[in-house]
Amino acid sequence: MLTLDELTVEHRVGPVSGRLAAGRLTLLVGPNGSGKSSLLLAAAGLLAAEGHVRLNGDLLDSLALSELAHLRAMLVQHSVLPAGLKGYELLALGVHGEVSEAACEEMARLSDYLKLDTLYARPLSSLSGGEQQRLLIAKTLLQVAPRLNPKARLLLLDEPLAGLDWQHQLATLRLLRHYAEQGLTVVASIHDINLAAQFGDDIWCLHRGRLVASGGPEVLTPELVAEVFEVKVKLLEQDGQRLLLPE
Ligand SMILES: Nc1ncnc2c1ncn2[C@@H]1O[C@H](COP(=O)(O)OP(=O)(O)OP(=O)(O)O)[C@@H](O)[C@H]1O
Repeated sequence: MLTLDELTVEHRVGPVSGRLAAGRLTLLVGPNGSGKSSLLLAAAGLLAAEGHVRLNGDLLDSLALSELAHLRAMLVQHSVLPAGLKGYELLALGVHGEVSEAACEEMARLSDYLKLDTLYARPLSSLSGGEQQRLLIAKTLLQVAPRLNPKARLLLLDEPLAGLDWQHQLATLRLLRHYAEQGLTVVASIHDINLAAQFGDDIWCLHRGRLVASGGPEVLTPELVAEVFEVKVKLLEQDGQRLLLPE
């Protein structure tokens, strides 16, 4: 459980208060500049903020950096890749300690989902943007894979779907659900409202740094989208699925 208490990043976010539950995938939506990255960075302890962030009751500030590194992982937007590394070397950076047999099995599982096999031996500088992003997602997930790291509690991802084709967007969202089902608190920002509604257990919607809606996917109403995104949409419902289409 991640608890935010009056979290404020000056001129960027807040105050925002709320709880992000363990075992659930929370998808964070909001227009450009609404504060999603700032909130995620502050929640990871990577950006100075006012207020309090608690992870399972412990204040983030009170945790040693080495402990924090085991408790949470974050995929940041526009990651700078270490020059000269190959795909498998980047992945290995996500493993705490020795690359064990269990770590190889988890890598193989991630590789199946994200189709990484052909990327392992290639220098990162030779990979496309989407290929690099798939490796970065896998590295971040490895850091908090519950099978490898029993201390892991929190997975934060800033726009993990950026640059991914449809197949890999869906594979990534399925992986995030899978990690949440294993007990982690998983929070990711996303721009596709319909994918957010389909995959999110919970939705948080930010607007001008404030949390303006939170709850199940049904909070994403045409009225909210019109107000926050300034886009007129209509709601189609079929077989229990909701689809918001631009008018
Ligand atoms: N380093 C910074 N210094 C000052 N202001 C910043 C900084 N980074 C972002 N901002 C501002 O803070 C606000 C929130 O930015 P943030 O990147 O958190 O939004 P976002 O919702 O993630 O946007 P996007 O969807 O475009 O990635 C914006 O107004 C932005 O211009």
